[in-house]
Amino acid sequence: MNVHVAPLFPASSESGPAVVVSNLVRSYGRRVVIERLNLRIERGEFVALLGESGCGKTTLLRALAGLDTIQGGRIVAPRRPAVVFQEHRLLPWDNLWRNVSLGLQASNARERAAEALTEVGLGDRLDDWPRNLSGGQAQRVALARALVQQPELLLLDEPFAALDALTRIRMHELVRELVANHQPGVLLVTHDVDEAIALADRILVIRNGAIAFEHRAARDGSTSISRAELLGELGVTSHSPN
Ligand SMILES: Nc1ncnc2c1ncn2[C@@H]1O[C@H](COP(=O)(O)OP(=O)(O)OP(=O)(O)O)[C@@H](O)[C@H]1O
Repeated sequence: MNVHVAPLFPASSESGPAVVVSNLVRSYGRRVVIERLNLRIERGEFVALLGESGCGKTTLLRALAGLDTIQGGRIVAPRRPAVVFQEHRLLPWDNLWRNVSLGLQASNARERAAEALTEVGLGDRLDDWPRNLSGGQAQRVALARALVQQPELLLLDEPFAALDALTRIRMHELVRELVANHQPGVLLVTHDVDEAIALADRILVIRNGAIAFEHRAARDGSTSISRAELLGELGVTSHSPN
């Protein structure tokens, strides 16, 4: 069974779901990893997904991306999601604008790649090569490659995990800005509770194949969940004051 991309809601709509998942089942042989999972992400909504190692976060993300078959349930998305992985996955033999516009069937591909690269702060590097980029810059290009598709759903699989702390903070600012400007629904898989608290409108924890905990940030952008509370949900006892 594959992801069902159905035109149930118009792709150009300003609001409405970026994806609706019902009763999703994903197993490897007899091992059920995702068990009747339900999830809805609105356009413009930033959702962070946490859970202990091996709980099925990447499995869920890959199913949403249409990269894997599923054994049950439905995934309805208005358009094909864009994905950014922990590794940039840029093609070393293509320059940056070609990497970004890969898969774009448009006569103005270079122009659109230029716009996307400018948005991530690399507008002067169109003809440069992946090998000349730092880790943070390469992830910026990966973000540009995702955004140029104008996705309704942006899937981020630990995209900042391999970056140093300062670069990670800069990337958080950039992603927040890009999401505010383009309003895709976002699902961010992360191990970093601080990252989840800093970025997400909604934080989910997966346990035993389903969503076991959900926290919505307050509308004014503040959050009522503490680091310790969230770590507690992940089964970690924290001794830090907050
Ligand atoms: N191709 C596969 N074949 C068999 N089992 C798999 C396969 N991919 C993942 N699994 C199993 O499915 C479970 C969930 O894996 P998944 O990678 O989704 O976890 P995760 O929550 O993303 O983990 P981590 O946080 O360590 O990245 C694990 O037990 C894993 O061993």
